[in-house]
Amino acid sequence: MAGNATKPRVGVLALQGDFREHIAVLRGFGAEAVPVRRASELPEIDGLVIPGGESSVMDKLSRTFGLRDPLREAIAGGLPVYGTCAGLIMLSSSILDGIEGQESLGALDIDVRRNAFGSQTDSFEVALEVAAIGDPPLHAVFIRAPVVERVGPAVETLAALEDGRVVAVQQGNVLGTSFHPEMTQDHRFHEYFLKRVRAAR
Ligand SMILES: NC(=O)CC[C@H](N)C(=O)O
Repeated sequence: MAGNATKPRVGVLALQGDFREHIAVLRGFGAEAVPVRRASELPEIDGLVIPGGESSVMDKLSRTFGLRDPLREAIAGGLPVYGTCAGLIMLSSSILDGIEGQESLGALDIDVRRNAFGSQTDSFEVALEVAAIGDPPLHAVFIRAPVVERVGPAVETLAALEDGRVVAVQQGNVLGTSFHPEMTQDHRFHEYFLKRVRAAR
């Protein structure tokens, strides 16, 4: 256990992207939320959020900062992780339409297509049914979002758009969403993640 008995300590990967918004949401639920930029900080956290941003830049920075392999090891060791948008791409096992040489962490057995809605549909919002979260439907904001094009046998689909495209998944303690709950007032996905963090401690 890294945090104290009542407050889980949750890191937010702070190499790039909207990590500040995630920190604010997690603090709102009473977690101790801290930015993570170094491998030495990983043993000190009970869970990790990988934010939205630009996955190719995040990937490069994670390698430059010597974080890529320690991140893979921490997740393989059971660290609960939640990735939103670029964070979902980071967690995937295979990236479609990645930039030359772009790598991922392989924590979710899924193939993800970057910028899957094309330049015509840069961003949109929908009310999304998520059984794991319950009623009412979740207000989901998509920004240059990826979709999950292959879901491995150990991966549970948590949400799909009306046309069937998968936008939220879970594999054990690893969660990923194509959309950005930290940009709305509906933070039930963070709450769901924090429950897993508390259960894993
Ligand atoms: N909002 C986002 O995180 C966008 C993700 C971005 N299109 C990427 O490829 O990483």
